[in-house]
Amino acid sequence: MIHLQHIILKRDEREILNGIDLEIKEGEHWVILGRNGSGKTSLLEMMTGYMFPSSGTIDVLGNRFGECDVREVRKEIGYISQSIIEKLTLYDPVWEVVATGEYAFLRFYQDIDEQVRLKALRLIDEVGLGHTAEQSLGSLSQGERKKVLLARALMSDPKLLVMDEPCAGLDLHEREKLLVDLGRLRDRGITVVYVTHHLEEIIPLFTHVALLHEGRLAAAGPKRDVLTSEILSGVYDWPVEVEWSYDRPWIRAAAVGGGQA
Ligand SMILES: Nc1ncnc2c1ncn2[C@@H]1O[C@H](COP(=O)(O)OP(=O)(O)OP(=O)(O)O)[C@@H](O)[C@H]1O
Repeated sequence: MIHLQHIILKRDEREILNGIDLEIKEGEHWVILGRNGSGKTSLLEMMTGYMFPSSGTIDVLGNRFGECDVREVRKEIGYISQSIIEKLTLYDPVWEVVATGEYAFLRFYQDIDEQVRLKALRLIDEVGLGHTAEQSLGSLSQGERKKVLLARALMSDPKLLVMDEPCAGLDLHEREKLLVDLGRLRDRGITVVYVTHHLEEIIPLFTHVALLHEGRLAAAGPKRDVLTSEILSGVYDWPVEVEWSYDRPWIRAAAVGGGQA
């Protein structure tokens, strides 16, 4: 599905990503973890064709970036990120925002096909927001807006769904509701790539984890091999303990420097 080989990304003489080799196969769902500035968003932007590496090759859904029409490949990729939310118009009705996902437009300037409208309404229903379809996007809570983005991303029946911190800013209830919706993606046969800072968001859906550290892959593989206390303590430069409960990892940071009660 995704194959990154020897990726180097330089900006202003600085190496943001340095020698990334990563293969994401069909049926796998990956989480990308790493400290602030480790290069997670840059990696996602390259997978979605919004950024090009200084060297290395990127193959996504059988297309090599640089040798194909990236806009065509993007039609098969759902991308959920803060930058997309910022580009959407807050006074448009929810159903219309979702419908734009069919064509990868940000807004409609023509009549919307009835079939497209009905599909948007069905997807809004599926994420539990049927009652908000006629409301403006701006009138929704942050959690509801994230669900609208999920419905919008599903409009084009993507093969790949790439998400950059979709649960950021959500309270526990809203987060868990969104994670339930994400868990259902398994039934749709969509490959998910998900960036987060929070281990507890690694729900059973996810099979693999890539751990970025200062632009390099510190570890990548099946989640239980990567998410160990030892590996995470090294990458976060802080003593932590990982425990598994409900088939999800939970992390405890040790008190350092007299912080213990
Ligand atoms: N266009 C650019 N020019 C210069 N530096 C950049 C550019 N884009 C990103 N960077 C730098 O690259 C590094 C990696 O950024 P990136 O946003 O990929 O990290 P991240 O792991 O997603 O961080 P966070 O967890 O804080 O969101 C950062 O230090 C950032 O300042």
